[in-house]
Amino acid sequence: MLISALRRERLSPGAEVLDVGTGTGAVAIAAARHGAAHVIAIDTSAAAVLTTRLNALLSGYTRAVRASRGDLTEPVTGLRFDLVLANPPYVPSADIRLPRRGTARAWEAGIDGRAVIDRLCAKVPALLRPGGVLLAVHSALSGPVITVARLAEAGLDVTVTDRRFVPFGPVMRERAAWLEMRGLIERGQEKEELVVIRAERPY
Ligand SMILES: C[S@@+](CC[C@H](N)C(=O)[O-])C[C@H]1O[C@@H](n2cnc3c(N)ncnc32)[C@H](O)[C@@H]1O
Repeated sequence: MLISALRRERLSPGAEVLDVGTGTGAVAIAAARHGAAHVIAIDTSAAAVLTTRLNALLSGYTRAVRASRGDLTEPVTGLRFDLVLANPPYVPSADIRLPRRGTARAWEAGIDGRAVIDRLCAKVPALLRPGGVLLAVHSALSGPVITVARLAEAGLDVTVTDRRFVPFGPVMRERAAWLEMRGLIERGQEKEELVVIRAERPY
């Protein structure tokens, strides 16, 4: 979904792209294929950084894609980008603390599923050049309305560009039931939907 949204963006020659929470590097490599001059791919997991480097090598994009280990946008403080891509962890957790290691870092996102998304909303606006765009994907269960409001408050022009029905897997189904039991969401609000949010810094 994020890759389809990325392909709709017109990248100028020399475009600088950031992929936050790169995982396997698939989105970062797609950005390089789409014409980005440079893509910085960040992940908190050392295994993800190594995987991204390997995948960039196998795809022939070692020059364009640079993978770094770090917390969100911390390795690129002070830089500016034409496009920032993010598919952050967004699964509501039973535990307020985020896992510090292991694969669960890819999905666990605090009680309301917003622990990582909220930090991204606070950091990303300052990284966008005028005309620069953030494309972020997350579950409808994790408050896309709040994401839209936070990014708009930061002065960005925000739209929801895509909504797609994506059936819950076992973890998401269990967490939606947990939220409903505690009255944190209404019955029927547990939409099995992913949304893509596009936020542009005006010139
Ligand atoms: C849902 S996965 C997305 C992977 C990939 N971008 C994709 O779309 O397939 C989220 C990724 O964010 C990473 N991550 C989680 N917390 C992070 C943080 N604080 N800083 C950087 N990366 C983080 C995880 O290690 C994981 O690789």
